[in-house]
Amino acid sequence: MTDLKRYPDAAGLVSAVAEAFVARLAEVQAEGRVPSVALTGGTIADEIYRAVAALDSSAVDWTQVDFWWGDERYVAADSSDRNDRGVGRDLLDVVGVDALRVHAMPAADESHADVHAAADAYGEAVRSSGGGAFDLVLLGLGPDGHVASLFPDHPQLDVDDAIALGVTDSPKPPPERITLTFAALNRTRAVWFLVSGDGKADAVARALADVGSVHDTPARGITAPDRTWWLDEAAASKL
Ligand SMILES: O=C(O)[C@H](O)[C@@H](O)[C@H](O)[C@H](O)COP(=O)(O)O
Repeated sequence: MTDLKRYPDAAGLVSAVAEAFVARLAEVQAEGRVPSVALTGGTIADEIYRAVAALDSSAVDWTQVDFWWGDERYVAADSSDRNDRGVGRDLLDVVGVDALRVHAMPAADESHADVHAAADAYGEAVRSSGGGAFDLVLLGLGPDGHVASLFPDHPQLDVDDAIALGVTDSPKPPPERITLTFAALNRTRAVWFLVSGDGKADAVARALADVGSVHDTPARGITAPDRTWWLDEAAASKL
């Protein structure tokens, strides 16, 4: 099922996603489970994290949520370039999560030999956590149609026997990244695309078209059955 939700502007999109995020976590906890979420970086995602922190989220036990990442920039742990930096500061530290449930991707100043070894270690962490099925995967979308750090015409698009992979030539800086694969991202109960602005309108239209290739528009490789596109009117303007 593909669900399209459209909002007049980015502010409307941000507050709707923030409320839905809190509701989804509370719903999974009400089923007696610990929700497992894969977070994304990106401008609109960071705004959403701040909006979640500003909400009354007392319906959620934040110590009982597992946080993973769909991708990360392979830079030093304290670099402001990291995807986990903003969400850590603006949401996780504010609501009081359990540090043992925050599964950040490795940083470049840790002990791994290189980005590929670091990606393997993260894949192993996902696997050993119980198989890596998420309740919710959040994804930004690049103007080129990338999701996570799965970029057009890159070899990672064709790998389905790994959970996480290293990227050494990302067209979006910084060049070194770790990304979950389509196989891992698609093992989720739900995926939410968070997309704002007219710079993304072409990519949204290509991702949702009846025809096209995953190599041109990697978002097409997200085939998890329950997909929601959260769009502002600018991002939806070419649909
Ligand atoms: O590491 C990253 O850069 C992100 O994880 C990337 O996949 C991002 O989500 C999109 O590029 C959208 O980013 P913006 O919302 O900032 O355009």
